[in-house]
Amino acid sequence: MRGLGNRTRFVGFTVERDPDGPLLKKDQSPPALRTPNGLIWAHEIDEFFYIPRSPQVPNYVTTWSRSMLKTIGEQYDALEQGFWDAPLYPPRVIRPWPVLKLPNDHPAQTDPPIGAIDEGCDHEHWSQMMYRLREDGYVGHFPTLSKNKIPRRCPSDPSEPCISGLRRNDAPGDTAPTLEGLPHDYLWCEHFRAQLEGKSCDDKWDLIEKTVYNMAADNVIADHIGVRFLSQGTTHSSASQPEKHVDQETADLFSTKDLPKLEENIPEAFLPDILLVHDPEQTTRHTSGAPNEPVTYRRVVYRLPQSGGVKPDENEVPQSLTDYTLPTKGSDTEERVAHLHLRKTNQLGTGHHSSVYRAPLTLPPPLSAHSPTGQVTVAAKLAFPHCTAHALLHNEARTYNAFPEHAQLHYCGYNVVPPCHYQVPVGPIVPKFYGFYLPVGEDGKFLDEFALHGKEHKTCNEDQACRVPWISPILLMEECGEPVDPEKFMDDERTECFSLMLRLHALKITQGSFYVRNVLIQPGPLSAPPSQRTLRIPSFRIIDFGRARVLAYLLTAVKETDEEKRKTERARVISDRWAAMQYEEQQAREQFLIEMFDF
Ligand SMILES: Nc1ncnc2c1ncn2[C@@H]1O[C@H](COP(=O)(O)OP(=O)(O)OP(=O)(O)O)[C@@H](O)[C@H]1O
Repeated sequence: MRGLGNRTRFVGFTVERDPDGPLLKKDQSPPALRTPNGLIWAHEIDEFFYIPRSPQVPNYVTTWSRSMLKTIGEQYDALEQGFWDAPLYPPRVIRPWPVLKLPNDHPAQTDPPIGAIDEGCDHEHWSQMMYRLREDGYVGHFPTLSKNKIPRRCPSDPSEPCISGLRRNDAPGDTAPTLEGLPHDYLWCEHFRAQLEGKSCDDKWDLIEKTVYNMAADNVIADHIGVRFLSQGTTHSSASQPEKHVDQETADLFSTKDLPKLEENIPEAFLPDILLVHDPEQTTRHTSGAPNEPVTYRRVVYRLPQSGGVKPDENEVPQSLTDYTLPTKGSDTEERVAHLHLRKTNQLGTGHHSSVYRAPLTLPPPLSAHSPTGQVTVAAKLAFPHCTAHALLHNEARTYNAFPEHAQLHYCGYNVVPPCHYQVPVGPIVPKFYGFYLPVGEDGKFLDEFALHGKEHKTCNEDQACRVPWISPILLMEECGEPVDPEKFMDDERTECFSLMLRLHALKITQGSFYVRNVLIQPGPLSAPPSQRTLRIPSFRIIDFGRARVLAYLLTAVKETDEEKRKTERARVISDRWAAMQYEEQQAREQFLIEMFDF
């Protein structure tokens, strides 16, 4: 029996095997329900168990999840009847408390819609659930919630399963008959209509009634064509106060007071193309003559290895503008412009190469936020005026490009991340990334001195960096709290922090400076409004990817044309990375006080 210390998350039982059951081979574990990171996943702690690999060797056990057991069938029905009475849910993304807002009828509105509050798994796993939006206004300290609910969208891609059943009644040609003389708000999608087809009249109404009931929305009327919501409005009570708005002309746009920090993704359609940086204190080291005029920056995206844009270079640092590219644009060619206000006293932290500022960001309209000025705050990272500091910030931007989306999202339920034995929440590994921006001149061309002169500093190292007069690039990301103090950790938290590094390594990425100062903690859960969060439900992130290495990039940089030499070189790169991961794992154990066994 393992000593459980002060753990609340552990595997509590062993499933008995059918004596004639198969051998459960290590390299053939069933896919079952998994998070996009590919790891074993279950919705609840008690949906993990030990299972003997061989029915004949009961002590040789491995950890499995409920959905894995279902794939082999053994014992499953008995456990489902007596023990696991909740349905077998798939993993879903938990959304942070919304601060962004966008008109509901905007063509770039997302699904779930911007402003939709995460109502927890009891509600959100229902297929016909309705999203409740955050409104402008407060009752006491609590934001008002809209009574208006928005149904999930039926996917436009036919290969995706339809889980909603409704689509908005606004497509061209939607001239549906009315419901009690009023137009439908939403029409049943074709998938739902197909389900109604061929049913008797009574069965049709049963299905419609059940579906409307599952929406858990008030005052809905429905027929076989669609639904209409009768009472529209918000939960404004007599005590409700409208959200404070101040005039942008008179407001102090550099002040972070009363601004919410951004924790949601900025939807692709609103990621800024142009960032107008208000920097009167010349924090970026711009030399523009008019201190009150903003400096123009443009967002760039590092090319991924497949596109062949990554230059082979032993420093793994881009050396030319050909390494990055402008973001691909949709059919609308209008540039999306955002404003960033930098003030030195808003510093969040400083390292050996950069300073990070809490900076108010005005989003490209009509995207805005629930705040007095419509601004949010983000963490803006700027390089020191040293050649290697610039190289590190560029490398960090390129590393952010390599992270899959799931590394920045929170999923419900738990993973088991080998070699850790214990279950861990599936929080994001890294902060959300809001883009990498380079300064441009009046002629619209990049003022990218690093691209022009970086090569001259190829042999410089961190201890002997040259001072350079270059304007700093700006990396925007989510602000994620304070450095952790592992001495104060519960065992669950120790394992959780360690698992973040293991999940990073599973992406074949090393962080390169794995110290306590580079893991941040903040109160959670982030799905709750900030006033209701607690450090008892912490949210962790790994930061600082200046020295990170991405295996996919390193492999693309292998230049050998001779097949044999190429193979040898690739093998060398892989083995070198494997050693780096072992080293980093050891370093993380020391930093997080992780024991050799039982973690
Ligand atoms: N996303 C963030 N949220 C909140 N604070 C942050 C964030 N990123 C960085 N910081 C703060 O800024 C400090 C410096 O950041 P970082 O460690 O990335 O800088 P660096 O100069 O690249 O580091 P190094 O000293 O390792 O070279 C951090 O220690 C932390 O206090």
